[in-house]
Amino acid sequence: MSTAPKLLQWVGVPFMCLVVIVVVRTVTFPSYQTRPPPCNATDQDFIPATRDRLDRLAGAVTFRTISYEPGRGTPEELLKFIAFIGDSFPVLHSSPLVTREVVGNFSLLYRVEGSDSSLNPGLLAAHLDVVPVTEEPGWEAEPFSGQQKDGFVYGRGTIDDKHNVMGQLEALEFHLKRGHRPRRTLYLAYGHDEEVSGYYGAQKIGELLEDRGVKVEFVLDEGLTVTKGLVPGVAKKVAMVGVAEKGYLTVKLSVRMKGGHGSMPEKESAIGILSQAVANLERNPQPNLWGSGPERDLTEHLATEMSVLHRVVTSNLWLFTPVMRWVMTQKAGTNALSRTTTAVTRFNAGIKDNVIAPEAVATVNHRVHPKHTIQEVLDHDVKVINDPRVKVEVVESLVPAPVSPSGPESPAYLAIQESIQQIYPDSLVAPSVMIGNTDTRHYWNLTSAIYRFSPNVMGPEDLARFHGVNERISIGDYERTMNFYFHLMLNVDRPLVVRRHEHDGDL
Ligand SMILES: CCCCCCCC/C=C\CCCCCCCC(=O)NCC(=O)O
Ligand SMILES: [Zn+2]
Ligand SMILES: [Zn+2]
Repeated sequence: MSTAPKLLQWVGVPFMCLVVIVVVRTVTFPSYQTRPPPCNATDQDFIPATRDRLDRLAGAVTFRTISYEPGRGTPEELLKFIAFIGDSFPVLHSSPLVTREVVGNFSLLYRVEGSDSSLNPGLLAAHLDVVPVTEEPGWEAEPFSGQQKDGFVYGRGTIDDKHNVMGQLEALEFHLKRGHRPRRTLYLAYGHDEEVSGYYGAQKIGELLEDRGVKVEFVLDEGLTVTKGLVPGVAKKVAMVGVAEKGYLTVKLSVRMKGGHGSMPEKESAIGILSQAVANLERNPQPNLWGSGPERDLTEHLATEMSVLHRVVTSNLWLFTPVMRWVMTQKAGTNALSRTTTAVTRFNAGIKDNVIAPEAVATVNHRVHPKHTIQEVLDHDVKVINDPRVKVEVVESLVPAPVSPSGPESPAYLAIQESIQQIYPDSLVAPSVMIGNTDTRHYWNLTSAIYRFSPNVMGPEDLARFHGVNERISIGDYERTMNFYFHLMLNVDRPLVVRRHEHDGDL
């Protein structure tokens, strides 16, 4: 036999073995998707998005409860919003089962007394504040109008996070109106400065509960959403429940040079040097860590639901992790799951057209991958900036959150999953990593079961609405938000024990 066919024979055998392994693994990969549980809800168990409920959400949006910096917000607007909440839900505010405390002057902590003290309380969180509106044009309705247009309610807070505040309160009001007395005590915790780290709101609530020795069964806060068209290879809707949360690192970059007259510049300026540093950071992203952390679970939970090619890849991550790493970094949403992200959020220098700026300052906001350390992120920054004239200082940091349990061993996760399936029977549910940050950082000591999920739908074109232009929620999504919380309140209102032992695999 000549050398060429022999070589082919030797290469061919291992290759064929590889193909067989890949095929076998693809067809035998376990399904993590479970059939939605039967829902016995009747017409009376449904909260319709009536005019008054929509007007209450729209009303909530009209309060300009903006957080600018830690300790610098909009106290008068917060007080008006709090009064509006009091007036909007008369049944819950007069119920003997409900107590309300104002914490840190503007945050709200409700306690709904359950009848069975053997059940640990649950905690639903959301926040009262919003981010400011930038100069960016393109709003189709005034950002604080709450205008209802073409089946949507527009405005700041409609998806971050007043829909969750109002949706939870509507659900509780509905329950209490029907004379429902919960068995499990429920806390509702609404911080007033989540958008600037929650130091004066949720942190104070967390400390207060800890001082009282409160331990909760679970925390559910805002988070990832039901997504459509965001997971490569999956046609169905995917509800992502954040079982982990990225860390946070804000870095200040500054350069000081000689200032002077605009007519006699030196070869380099503070602005030029800082621009180069920022460009280096953007050109050299932090390492791609996809697959090394809890984000891997999302893909594995969805593998059996993917189109053939994607299914082959995701069922064989032992071989195709490099392929996945490439795929995941092609879009901003999936890239955020794959690495520590780098966003240059501020850039300031100069005071006048003909004066050379002696100082240039930039802010870089990182969201830290669960398998990355703050120090590693900083080291990478310094290495790629590669210029000792650029001073690098840490402004604020938070390590990635501990990973909460998901799946059959976690009854609270299952109750959330079940509630999602009751509202979105056609959607898949999977654990994932929250790519933004939430008030849950202040509740780490209350429980190890912390989840981040918002029950509205996001498509690729919607992601830019978070903190961006044309923030809005569809009326259908707001209705589903209220009903998700209504079902969740029922689903957690019983002992939370492990109810399923294996994946059904038969969706
Ligand atoms: C495999 C597909 C991955 C796509 C991932 C995108 C999922 C999109 C769903 C929700 C995104 C939520 C991010 C918004 C964070 C909101 C919370 C917030 O603003 N906190 C303050 C902060 O982070 O600064
Ligand atoms: Zn938020
Ligand atoms: Zn936000």
